[in-house]
Amino acid sequence: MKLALIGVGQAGGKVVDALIDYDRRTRSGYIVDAIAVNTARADLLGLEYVRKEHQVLVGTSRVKGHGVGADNELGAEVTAEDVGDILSIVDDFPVHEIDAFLIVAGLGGGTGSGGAPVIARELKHIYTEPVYGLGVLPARNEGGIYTLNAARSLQTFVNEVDNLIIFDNEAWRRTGESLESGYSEINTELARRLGILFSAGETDGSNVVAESVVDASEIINTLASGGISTIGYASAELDRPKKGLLARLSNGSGVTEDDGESMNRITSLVRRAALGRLTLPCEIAGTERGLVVVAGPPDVLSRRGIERARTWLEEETGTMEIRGGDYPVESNYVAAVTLLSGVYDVPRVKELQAVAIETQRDMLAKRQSSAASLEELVDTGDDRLEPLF
Ligand SMILES: Nc1nc2c(ncn2[C@@H]2O[C@H](COP(=O)(O)OP(=O)(O)OP(=O)(O)O)[C@@H](O)[C@H]2O)c(=O)[nH]1
Repeated sequence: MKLALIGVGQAGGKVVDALIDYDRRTRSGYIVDAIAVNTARADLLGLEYVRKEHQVLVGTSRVKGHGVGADNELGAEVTAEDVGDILSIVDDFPVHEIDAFLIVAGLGGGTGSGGAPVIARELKHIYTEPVYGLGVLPARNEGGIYTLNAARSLQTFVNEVDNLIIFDNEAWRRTGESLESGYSEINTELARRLGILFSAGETDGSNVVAESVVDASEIINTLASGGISTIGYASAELDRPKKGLLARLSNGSGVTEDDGESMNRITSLVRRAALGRLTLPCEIAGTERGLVVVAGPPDVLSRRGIERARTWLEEETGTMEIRGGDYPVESNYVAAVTLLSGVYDVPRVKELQAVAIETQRDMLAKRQSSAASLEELVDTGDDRLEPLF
């Protein structure tokens, strides 16, 4: 599936950079082109793979290239004022090659959290291709304003896009380590999951063809549930020589692996992917649609294994809408990616909302401490925070 990427804010730009890096290293070829948008000049300077001509500094007349300092209303305003600069770059993209847009942003800051929904709205207005979001949630220790921004942006962003894939920094933060030092590892993990998912079905010119192809329409149909999505991943190394004809034809002993072994490996990988660490932890029983992609050397991609894993996921999630396919690649690993779309039993989202409401209450109380009681303030206060689901 071919995507055009738009990274908004610092996290958005860095994640897009990591996605392009993965796409190039693995020659996946699912990214058609990319744009990075920011209010801070310094953040754009740090990007390696997004072309300079596709780096857009918005809001210069208001914030002079210094960022919006976690003010996401300002982030939304300045992006809306300069959105023409972004759209004119998209206008030059080969849109006939693009299956969908993916807008990437950290939802806790100001630029990405405010700007991403604005760009999504404009793209949906102009183009018929689906517009997806990839939103990064802040870790718990990032503070109240980040949580408040994320809760508000989540609600706005999810309404503007066709589906919002979520990555929760909290679930991926290593205890005792600062979040910043882990970003590169986190972004690589994200790039691997999205890379396998979106490049399945894209041919690299080799003559290896998938038995059951995961084409763009399978992914689009899965994401058509709307709402929010989460992605699981698991891999296993194969016990065989790394290169050469023998590696492709056999398990290293000169004997082709039997289907039972491949089948068991695949079912166990799909279980680990769906029940292990998801980009957004959730109860998988609350899922509307799903997709399983199994990547690896063609001789171990057991069709029966994928079918059995798909049936297992249908039982676990309680939905009959689970699609599945294989992705043949030259590798010494077999990997499973599970996309769970339209998940609705997500404790982190509920928690985020509760903390945001509390933060908002504190802010109102501080601002209007001489006014009536706190109860009255909350009753008459900001009404943008309604329950998400
Ligand atoms: N996963 C991941 N998260 C990041 C990365 N960089 C920042 N974040 C997170 O993204 C959130 C928003 O931060 P930024 O993207 O820096 O904010 P911004 O959109 O540029 O907005 P302002 O700096 O306020 O103008 C925070 O919760 C960070 O933890 C990154 O490289 N990877």
